[in-house]
Formats: sequence, structure tokens, C-alpha cells
Amino acid sequence: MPYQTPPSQSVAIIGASGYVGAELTRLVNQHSALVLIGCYVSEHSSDAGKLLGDLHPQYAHCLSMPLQPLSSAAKAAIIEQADTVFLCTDHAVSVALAPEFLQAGLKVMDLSGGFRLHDVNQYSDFYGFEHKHTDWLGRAVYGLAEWHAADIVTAQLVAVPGCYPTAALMALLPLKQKALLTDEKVIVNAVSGVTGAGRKASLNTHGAELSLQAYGLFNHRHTPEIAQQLQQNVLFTPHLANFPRGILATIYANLHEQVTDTEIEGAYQCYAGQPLVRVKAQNRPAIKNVEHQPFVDIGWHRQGNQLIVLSAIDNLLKGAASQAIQCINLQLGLPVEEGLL
Ligand SMILES: NC(=O)C1=CN([C@@H]2O[C@H](COP(=O)(O)OP(=O)(O)OC[C@H]3O[C@@H](n4cnc5c(N)ncnc54)[C@H](OP(=O)(O)O)[C@@H]3O)[C@@H](O)[C@H]2O)C=CC1
Ligand SMILES: CC(=O)N[C@@H](CCC(=O)OP(=O)(O)O)C(=O)O
Repeated sequence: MPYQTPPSQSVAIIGASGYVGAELTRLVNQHSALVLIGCYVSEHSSDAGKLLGDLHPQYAHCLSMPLQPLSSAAKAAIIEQADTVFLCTDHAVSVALAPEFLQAGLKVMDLSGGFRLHDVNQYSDFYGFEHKHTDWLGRAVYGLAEWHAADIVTAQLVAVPGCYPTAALMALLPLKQKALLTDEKVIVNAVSGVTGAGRKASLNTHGAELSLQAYGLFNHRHTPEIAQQLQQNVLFTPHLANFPRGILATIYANLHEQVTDTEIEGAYQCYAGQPLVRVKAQNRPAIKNVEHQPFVDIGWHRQGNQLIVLSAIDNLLKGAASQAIQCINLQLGLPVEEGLL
């Protein structure tokens, strides 16, 4: 029987003090159909009991109750009161937590990578842990909202895509769908702002150490995620840069002989009527145009059979929190942009 969704939802946010969780708290707070029952951090977090505004003053207006520790009693209260749980936690934490809520009949929107990959072996290879919940892995729906709307509507577990895969797939899937690309490896170079690395301090993200630098060469976990969804090999190289938020992806793909500009234009027509996707041939998307916005901006340029597609998103919004809101909007039968524009 398809999962039934009531018209409004009570939601809990776990990992609410992080960059993604705080942004999601803001979006839930301004959403007319969502009722926030609580915001949680880990059981022994030093931030338990603090106000969101103590940690993120810009979100002080979004939450009057303190951040709560995720104790057994808190989990029981969530199961009692919430319809949907948003997990804004690390991958391994999400994999451990999600089944507890799913088995109790709640819906889960997981913003980590814990349920995105179909091949369980890739968790050991790319995430460094063994995935213990293959049953739920098989049932998770990939939450790329413009591409999997019908499945998202009935999903109990949504695996909200990674930020880099969102930027890459939104640019490439229209071309793939129309079979305009050769089978050669697609090259994705992308630059992310530092909030992409999360809130916890590390040497790599320390201001004085930060520069524009590549990382994750050949082995970033988003390589299999992009390849799985695109059904094509990719060479993905992420770069970390010294700005707060946003991703710009520069993508190199090869077109079949004889593909015309009109066919490329036609492929991107799949986004006509999608209010959060802005495509323009010859456009050079810029991070400043998508910062704090739920949009993906796409532009394409070709020379002969060589195509360059550019794609920009806010990593914390279309790359995470606003995409999760798009997914719950679909489940509630609301316009995808509800509460976002
Ligand atoms: N940053 C980004 O651009 C994107 C991130 N993501 C994914 O979203 C998730 C969150 O990312 P981000 O906000 O950057 O991460 P942060 O490190 O900023 O936040 C993590 C949050 O999880 C909480 N937490 C940690 N351990 C537990 C636990 N055991 N139980 C409950 N809560 C816990 C932390 O609080 P505390 O430690 O105090 O308990 C904090 O609130 C990650 O899986 C990330 O990969 C996805 C797309 C984009
Ligand atoms: C700059 C930076 O460090 N970015 C993160 C990607 C964040 C993201 O999208 O996330 P998931 O972890 O949810 O897949 C990284 O490369 O690990």
C-alpha cells in the first residue's frame, strides 16, 4: 500500500546546530505546513540546552526552544510526536539513527550520504564504514527533486543528494536523458565554499590554512554518487576555496557527432515550469547569484563536439536544506517552491 501523507507535518530536526541543520531550521520555521516539534544535537553535546541563536545569531528568530540532547527519552518523544525526521548528521550517525525512526513508522529525510548509494560495498570503499542496513538502503529514494518527484511522493526514506552531485546532475541529466553525450568519461571540476565541510573545526578549514586547493583526487565519495545517477563514468575533482558558501561546477562532456544547439536547448526544456532551475545558453553562472537562494543556475557553451556546462548552487540550500524542503513539499502535494521563495 502506498505510504499515506497527511496535509501538514510535524517534524523534528536532528543535527540542528550544524550548518545544514540550522539552515533547515530557518526554512521549517518559515514554512506554513510544517510544525517543528524539536531540534536536537547528540546526547552529550556541549551545545545541548543552548539556544540556536547562541550559536548562529542570524537564526535567533527561528527557534525559541533550546537544542535538546538526543537521549532515549527524546527519541521516544520524537516517535510520539513527529511525522517526519530530518537527519542533518554525519553519514554513520544517520545510518545508525534512521532505522529507529523508520521502524516506528516515521518518515525520514536523510541529508547525509548514508542511504544514497545502491552498492553496499561502496560504503567501505568511499565512506570508510560497513553499511549495516542494506534493507533500508534498498528502499531509499534519491531526493533529487526535479528528477524523482513521483518516487519521492511515496517514499518513507528519502536520501537527499550531496551538494556536488546536485550541481553536477542537474546540469548533466537533461543531456543524458536525450542521449546527446558520448560514453566517454565526463569531467566534473567543482569549487565549494568552506561551509561544505561542516561546522566542526579542522586544520583544513582553518582560515589561515585555507586556500583554493583540490582534494579527494580520484576517491571522493561523490564520484560513485554522480556515476550511479548518471549511469556513466565521471572524473570528479572537488576544490575547497576561501569563501563561505556556494558551489560552482565546471563540467566537460563530449557530444555525439551532429548534435545541434537546438537539441541541447531542447534537452534543457525539461526544466520548463521548474521554478527553482534557471538555465540559459551562454550563461556563466556565478556563486553570488545563488548564495542564500534555493536555485540552481546552469549555462552551457560548445565548440564542435566539446561541451562545457556550468552549474552553481548554494551548498547549504539546493545542495542540502532547501532540496529537503522540496522533497517534503512533493510529499505534501505542495508546489516544490513552497516556503522557499
Ligand atoms: N555542509 C554542506 O554543505 C552539506 C552537508 N551535507 C551533509 O549533511 C550532514 C550535516 O552536515 P553539516 O551541517 O555540514 O555538519 P555539521 O558538522 O555542521 O553538523 C552536524 C550536526 O550533527 C550533530 N550531531 C553530531 N553527532 C550527533 C549524534 N550522534 N546524534 C545527533 N546529532 C549529532 C552536531 O551537533 P553535536 O556535535 O553538538 O552533537 C551538529 O548539530 C552531513 O552528513 C553532511 O555530509 C549534505 C549536503 C551539503
Ligand atoms: C567542502 C567540503 O568539504 N564539502 C564536503 C561535501 C559536503 C556534502 O555535500 O556532502 P555529503 O557529505 O552529504 O555528501 C566534502 O567534500 O566532504
